[in-house]
Amino acid sequence: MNYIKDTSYLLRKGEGKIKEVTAAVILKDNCVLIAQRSAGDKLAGKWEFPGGKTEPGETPQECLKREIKEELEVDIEVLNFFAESIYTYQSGTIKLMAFWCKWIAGDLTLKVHSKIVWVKRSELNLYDFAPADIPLAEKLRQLLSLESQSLESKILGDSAHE
Ligand SMILES: Nc1nc2c([nH]c(=O)n2[C@H]2C[C@H](O)[C@@H](COP(=O)(O)OP(=O)(O)OP(=O)(O)O)O2)c(=O)[nH]1
Repeated sequence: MNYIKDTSYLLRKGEGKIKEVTAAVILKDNCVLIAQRSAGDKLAGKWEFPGGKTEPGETPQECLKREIKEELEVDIEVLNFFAESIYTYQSGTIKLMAFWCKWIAGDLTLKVHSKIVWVKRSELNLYDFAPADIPLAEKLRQLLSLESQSLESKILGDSAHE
């Protein structure tokens, strides 16, 4: 049997392509914003960092601004890259790219998620994160525990407390 021929149709259909997904790490008072995926969605009930898939021609930063506006009706500034996680679900592989983000304007409004919460570092391990998010949540938990100075001030600058 020709195995190369057998698998090539996956690539032709685009199913072998890694999907790029962005995620926002938004801090407030040393808590991070996380969101729960709604019933009926893929990964329903799992917690994630809000964001979504990049569209053709879009940078991850542009994607994140658009997704956060669509999902939560807030404007954000996308700051530095935080971390990435590559995970293969049954539906395909995603590259989840997380960025530090700063909330600029707007009131949080749930458009696609069932719940959002601001979580303290010590509580991050109590949430059932989507598998791709687990290393990101763990990295964040460790980072927040190492910081003696407010991480928020470091990431966002002094404007965080203006
Ligand atoms: N936005 C976001 N998506 C995540 C995270 N972790 C994680 O595994 N994902 C997955 C869930 C989805 O399969 C995909 C993001 O897709 P999406 O939010 O733009 O839209 P969707 O549910 O319609 O995606 P899909 O069914 O087409 O795969 O990445 C995360 O922290 N944030």
